Amino acid sequence: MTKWFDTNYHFIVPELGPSTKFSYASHKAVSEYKEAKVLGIDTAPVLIGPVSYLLLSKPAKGVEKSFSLLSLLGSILPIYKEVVIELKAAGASWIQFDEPTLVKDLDAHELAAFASAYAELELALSGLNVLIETYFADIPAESYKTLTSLSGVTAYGFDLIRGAKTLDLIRSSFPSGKYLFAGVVDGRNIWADDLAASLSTLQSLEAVAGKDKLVVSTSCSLMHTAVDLVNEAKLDDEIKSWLAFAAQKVVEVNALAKALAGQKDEAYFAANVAALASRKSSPRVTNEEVQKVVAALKGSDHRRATNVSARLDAQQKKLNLAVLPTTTIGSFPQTMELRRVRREYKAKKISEEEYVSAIKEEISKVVKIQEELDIDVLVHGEPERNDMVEYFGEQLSGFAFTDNGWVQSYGSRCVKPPIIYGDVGRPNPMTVFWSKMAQSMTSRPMKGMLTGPATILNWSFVRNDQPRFETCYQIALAIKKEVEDLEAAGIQVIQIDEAALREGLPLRKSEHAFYLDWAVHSFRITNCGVQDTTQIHTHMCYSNFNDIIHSIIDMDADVITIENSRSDEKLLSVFHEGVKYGAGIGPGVYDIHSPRIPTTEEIADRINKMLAVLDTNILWVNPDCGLKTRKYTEVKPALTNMVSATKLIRTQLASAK
Ligand SMILES: Nc1nc2c(c(=O)[nH]1)N[C@@H](CNc1ccc(C(=O)N[C@@H](CCC(=O)N[C@@H](CCC(=O)N[C@@H](CCC(=O)O)C(=O)O)C(=O)O)C(=O)O)cc1)CN2
Ligand code: MET
Ligand SMILES: [Zn+2]
Repeated sequence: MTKWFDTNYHFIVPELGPSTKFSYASHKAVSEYKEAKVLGIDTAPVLIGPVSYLLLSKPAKGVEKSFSLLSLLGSILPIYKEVVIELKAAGASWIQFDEPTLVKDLDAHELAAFASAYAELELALSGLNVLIETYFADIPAESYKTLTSLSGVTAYGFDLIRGAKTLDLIRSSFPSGKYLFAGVVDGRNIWADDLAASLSTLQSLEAVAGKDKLVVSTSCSLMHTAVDLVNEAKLDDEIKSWLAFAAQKVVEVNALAKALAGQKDEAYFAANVAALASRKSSPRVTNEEVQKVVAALKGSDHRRATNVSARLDAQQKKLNLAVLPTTTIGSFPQTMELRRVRREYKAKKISEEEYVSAIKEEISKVVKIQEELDIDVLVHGEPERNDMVEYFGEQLSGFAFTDNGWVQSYGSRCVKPPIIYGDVGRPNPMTVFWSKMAQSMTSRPMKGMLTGPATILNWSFVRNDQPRFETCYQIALAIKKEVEDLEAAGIQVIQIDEAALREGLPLRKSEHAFYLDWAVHSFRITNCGVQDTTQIHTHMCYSNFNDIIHSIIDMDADVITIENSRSDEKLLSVFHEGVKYGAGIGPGVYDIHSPRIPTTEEIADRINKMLAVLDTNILWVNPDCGLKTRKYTEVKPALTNMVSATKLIRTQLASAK
């Protein structure tokens, strides 16, 4: 499972090899087309394009290094032909191929695959209108040239929100007689569109593509945004007037198309102008104090005064941890009972007192389990949190949150991203009460548990009226206050999760350095002020890190726990290559996304593999990620085996001395 580009949506990565045989297995695209048609709706079926499909796959385990995914093009295209022919027979007149990999940095060989793939499909596609859709970023000039010269294709779609430079490419040349799908309404966000601005963009594009060939569209699929504003009872009317969820975006698209056709709904456009003006001038958006502090950050670096190895020494004197310390990532299973308690408290069906006592009981249960398991650095289990981002959003100012703004993350797992509409402040401590309570229940170190600025940013709907880095710095300052309060409350180990740092990475390499600079800087801002003896942990999931390892080192955390077990220890290869890593590191020893319980032997084997490339004194033992989606019947035996494996290795290490 991996992230779909820079969204919070996940897909299962196909694993392919030279002997992979494709066959037409699922007729879902056709049956759904027919289902809609019976209801009187003629849809444009959407398929992932063949080249993106292959480029987003990976070579299966054990496949030779020389294997090229694109070598399978010839064997997958016949299946595409079958699907297309069946769709045509069912009555489809349009078909859409999503080829979002076209916004990445592709080489000539990859670009050539697009040309040959669509040439090969041309005959099957004849008689259909064929749209190739790209999204999420600017399309490079070379790729634009390839795309707009494809045979058999009648329409091209572009994300004009994230693709400002694409707009220039379109204006400088667009093939005549082709449709232009102009993605002017943001599909990745919840803000009402600036309709006047979009209309003027569209009018200028009419001159390029021709009046009858311009199609108004959203910038991408609407699956990454919330569904319908109508379901929001608690959001106040002022903020609501600034927003458009998927259902409202469709209305915007329609209104723009009508306006282009000379049927402008003046009242609707006027209401939009008023809403934008209210958003711009509302005092709720501005927090001058925060702006001042952020302005003062400019140009300065923020680093802890002492280097990491000296800090680790100071921390070890205080914490006195065993070699290969064991810990978990933060959350423990979110039971039905816990969800019920949170729900009833939110609905004011139970009192604050009852709520606090229920959560306290849960924390004490989690602490006891960890002590019995003999884990070294404990967590409180996060029972008070609906989600690691939403929980903080609910307590920070400048944030609004929805009742029903669910967005799919994977399978049936969903998130409700908070909405950042204004300058971010932290009016009150957010976690200190619970962390202090948890620490009071044990003599072992209890980790304070926070979500880092880049992750809060990347998993929220972010205001689009200032640069993202500005908002990130504001969040960093809020988290900094929390870190300092936790430290003052006697918490000695503080974990600041940056689960989504990697996935916020821009899709184009030329933009990586700038993003990493401000995202990593934001992280350092949160903890640069703590004492040497306070141990700062961070955690990341999805271990595609080898290319950003230097940025990870530059975060300067004392300990990082990082997903590792689902990628065949790919993470460790960077250390094989000799990257010097001096901070503590806990590459996950088992996959928490699966109900499978790892054995002691396999965990011990993993730890040994890690010891082959990492120093004994910096290695930590922990699962890949938080345990909230698992059951206690899975978590207890898995952690039992994790601790046994650690003890086994400790004995080996002691006798080897
Ligand atoms: N934001 C975010 N992104 C992330 C992750 C993450 O943890 N957070 N993890 C990675 C994997 N993605 C994940 C995304 C979601 C969940 C997850 O467990 N989501 C929960 C919902 C979380 C939540 O907000 N729960 C609330 C409220 C749930 C709710 O409203 N439930 C309804 C009905 C269902 C019920 O009763 O249980 C109700 O109460 O009326 C709570 O428990 O307090 C779920 O789908 O079940 C896990 C992993 C990557 N991206
Ligand atoms: C998606 S990263 C999760 C980190 C969080 N502390 C947890 O354990 O759930
Ligand atoms: Zn994680």
